[in-house]
Amino acid sequence: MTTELITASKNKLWLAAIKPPMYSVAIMPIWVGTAVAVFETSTINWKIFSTFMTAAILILAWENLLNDVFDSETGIDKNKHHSLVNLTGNKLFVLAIGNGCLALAILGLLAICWWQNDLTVLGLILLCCGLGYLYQGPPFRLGYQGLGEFLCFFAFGPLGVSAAYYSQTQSWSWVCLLTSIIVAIPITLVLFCSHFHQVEDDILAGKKSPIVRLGTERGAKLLPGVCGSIFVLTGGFVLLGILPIWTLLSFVAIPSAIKLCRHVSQYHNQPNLVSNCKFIAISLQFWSSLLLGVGLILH
Ligand SMILES: C/C(=C\COP(=O)(O)OP(=O)(O)O)CCC[C@H](C)CCC[C@H](C)CCCC(C)C
Ligand SMILES: O=C(O)C1=CC(=O)c2ccccc2C1=O
Repeated sequence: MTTELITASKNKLWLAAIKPPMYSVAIMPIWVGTAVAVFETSTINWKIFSTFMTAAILILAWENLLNDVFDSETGIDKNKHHSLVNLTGNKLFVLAIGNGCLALAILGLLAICWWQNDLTVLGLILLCCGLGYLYQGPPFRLGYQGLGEFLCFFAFGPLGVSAAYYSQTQSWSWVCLLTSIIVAIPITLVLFCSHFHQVEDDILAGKKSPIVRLGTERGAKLLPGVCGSIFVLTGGFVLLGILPIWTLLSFVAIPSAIKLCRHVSQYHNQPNLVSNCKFIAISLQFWSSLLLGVGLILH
């Protein structure tokens, strides 16, 4: 291999390790929670919004860096060339960067609490971080029992979205809670889809992911119902007058949902071909939540 080719493939591995598209799952709960607040109050505190957004991105970086650290301990990532621990060969360094990200995020959240004179936002997000630890950290490793999707749903949905709403309003909202379900489903779908190509490594490492438990075929059959529920709930909430009609803009994500279902249905048992389904799910998550928020603001 030429030096250029080696450098190009190294760069690709680093990009895959850092996972830039994945940060959409941290951004959207804050975006939609804030958009519900704007919908209800017609105001926004930009300082809190930008600080919260930065903290959410740092927390996702922490979660993923820790994931590589903990997965290096169970051996599940031994074939994962884009694990940051495998790339750097230095687990403690990855752990230190991860904890640095968390510390910075906590500082940002503390600033929000200081501005609000109220510790609620920090409490809610620390709870989310706790769920993130339960997912992968010893002795729990609940993701290995197939429970990751439940943790993911609550962290990125009701807890994360409500925290963003609370950071703007210092109050609670049923509309926000209901909307958080529409945010949480596609994010949980991203996690669910990330298991399809990993069945072999997961079984070897004793990880009973939902796809290991269900099998790839049954897993693929669940997707149309789950994808459909995002749009049925949005449409239902509009019909009930809970959400403004503009939130139907999120239906622009329907083609991504169809593409995801078709792709997984066709390739569910071919790891090399199904592996990119996670990115189709991210596109579905990105467009549905982005436009849900836009619709709330345009109301
Ligand atoms: C790290 C996560 C998934 C990676 O799983 P896996 O080990 O299968 O991946 P690799 O194949 O890449 O090794 C996601 C886990 C999500 C977790 C259940 C919940 C995390 C909560 C966040 C820490 C809090 C986010 C709050 C938000 C509003 C910013
Ligand atoms: O690396 C991954 O596969 C994921 C990382 C991540 O942070 C995340 C967060 C929320 C839902 C899914 C995922 C992943 O799949």
